Amino acid sequence: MRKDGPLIISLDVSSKEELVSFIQRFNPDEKLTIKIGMELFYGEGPSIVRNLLNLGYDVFLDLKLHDIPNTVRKGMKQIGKMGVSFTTVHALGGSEMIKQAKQGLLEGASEAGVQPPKLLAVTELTSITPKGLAEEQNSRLPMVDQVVALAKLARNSGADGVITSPLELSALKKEVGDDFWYVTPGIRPNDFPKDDQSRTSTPTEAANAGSSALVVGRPIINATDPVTAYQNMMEEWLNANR
Ligand SMILES: O=C(O)c1cc(=O)[nH]c(=O)n1[C@@H]1O[C@H](COP(=O)(O)O)[C@@H](O)[C@H]1O
Repeated sequence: MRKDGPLIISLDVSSKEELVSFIQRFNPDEKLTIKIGMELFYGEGPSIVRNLLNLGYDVFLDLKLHDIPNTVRKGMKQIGKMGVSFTTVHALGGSEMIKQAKQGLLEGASEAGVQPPKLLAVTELTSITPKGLAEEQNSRLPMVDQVVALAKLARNSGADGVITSPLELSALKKEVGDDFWYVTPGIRPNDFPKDDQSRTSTPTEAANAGSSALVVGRPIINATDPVTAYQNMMEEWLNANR
């Protein structure tokens, strides 16, 4: 079963004011899924997440935990209480860390009486090049095999899905299975610069390759008209031949 998820807006801005001025551009009936990352969370604290949830937005809280299992479990317990839809760890933290992350989310959600977020494990960041993987991480594996190995580890440890570039999706689907979330950042329309991303795809390519959900930041938030940029990408995402 494929997962048909949202086009997630990565709202990588530094203040509540910027966030408010961004979301006010959209029709309030538009059901946006918003990713809050380190910049906004460290700057504004958990109230930014609570405010968005109270306004009816779906929230993806992306803090990419990577620590010893006990520390991650306790951090995830707090995140599990919040009522967000997705959250992240680094798969490189290992199987026990991922298991404890999931456990913490379930405990927190049950204590607060909310749905637990889906736990997504970041495989290899989309900014990492094959050369960087070999030379800086000393991996003997080609990128695609490394991503597949980390995704298998994540799946066997209880994660609900992975974050990966769309370029590895066909191998992942074959080797890790279809009933798993494949959430893909590194999305770039043809006319948009890659910035610090390395393994990129257009929304159509990502949809055709079998992404479950797209994560898009700068191509929307830095656009002259973010609403049109979002709508154009949504159209590509929904109309792709998948
Ligand atoms: O976990 C993520 O969301 C993530 C993983 C990854 O491998 N690559 C990646 O770009 N991201 C996030 O996805 C967003 C991409 O932003 P843009 O490059 O501006 O579209 C950023 O918020 C990143 O933190």
